[in-house]
Amino acid sequence: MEPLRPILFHPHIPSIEYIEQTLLPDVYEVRTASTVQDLADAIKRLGIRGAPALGCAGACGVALSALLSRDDSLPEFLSGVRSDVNLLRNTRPTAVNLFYGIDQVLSAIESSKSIEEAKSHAVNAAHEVIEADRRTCHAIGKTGLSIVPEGARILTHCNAGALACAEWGTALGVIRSAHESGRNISVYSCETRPLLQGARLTTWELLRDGIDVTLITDSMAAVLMRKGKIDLVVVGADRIVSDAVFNKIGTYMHAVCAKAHNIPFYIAAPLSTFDEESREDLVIVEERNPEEVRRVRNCITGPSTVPVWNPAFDATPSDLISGIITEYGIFSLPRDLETICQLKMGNKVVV
Ligand SMILES: CSC[C@H]1O[C@H](OP(=O)(O)O)[C@H](O)[C@@H]1O
Repeated sequence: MEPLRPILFHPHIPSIEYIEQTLLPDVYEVRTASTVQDLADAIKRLGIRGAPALGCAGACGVALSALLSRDDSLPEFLSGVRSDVNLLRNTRPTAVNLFYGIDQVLSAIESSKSIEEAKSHAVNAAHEVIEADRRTCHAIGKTGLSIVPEGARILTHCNAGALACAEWGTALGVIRSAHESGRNISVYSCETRPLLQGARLTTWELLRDGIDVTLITDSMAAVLMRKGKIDLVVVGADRIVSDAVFNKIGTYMHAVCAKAHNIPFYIAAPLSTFDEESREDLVIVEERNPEEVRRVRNCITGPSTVPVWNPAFDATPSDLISGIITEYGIFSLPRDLETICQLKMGNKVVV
């Protein structure tokens, strides 16, 4: 089976090709972003989504802006790219990878001596962000094997799969690696109201890979835990700060239930999702359009005039988390904060 890659960068056109995720599972459509505005629109509607995939999109967006620039002086070129890229910065505030991807490419072009050199550095840096995420997701999958017992019944929430990354996935990367190693695992995918990433995307990905998956509503998770039907919870992350992990709304609920039933609760995420200098109370949690709760596609699920609260993420405090599975090893917060800082600075650390 071809690896699932939700975002591809074509510098020679230039354009960014992506799977339009709002249409899955029933419609598989590949679309093209030819401008930074096209890309920003796709991110806002979750056509492109998932923290690492947002990092890839941000990186490609900076490179696209550079390639499309018609400025003929280097200072104007650089300032034009920076202002263009603010369109991307203002799309979704919580997933730190978006800003990581943007900054990786911006820093690659800052020291360029010419516009041509800047364009070449931008393309190379964008490709490296994507390639690095591919390597990282497979490494996370491998690291995660140590916490997946034979025959594990794994609960996951939202979609932290290939569709949320350059390929393979983080939480689903652990699940894929366990499946490939013959661990005979099965998965319960929570639908993840209101946008149903679990129902629409995770089930689609796992069925495509022949992995045993059962779809449940978010409210069914607790009783499955109480019945002893769940051995492990593994989910993704959008931003990991010193005292908490931000992930799709509903994650905290599962973490509390897992604790109450003594079920291990793991986060799977790359080091690029850590924002270790920050803390829970400093993070902006994206609040989305109320219509997303009042209707699902053309099905009305609430009165058009009912007030709605629609935060896209919640925070799970570190004490509810058994471990954070990364490409370098499994960490716990706040104990391993210094190790994570050293690794992010590129220092060699014995993990
Ligand atoms: C591999 S991280 C995926 C992460 O991103 C999702 O959010 P969204 O669908 O709003 O982009 C969700 O929080 C997943 O855990």
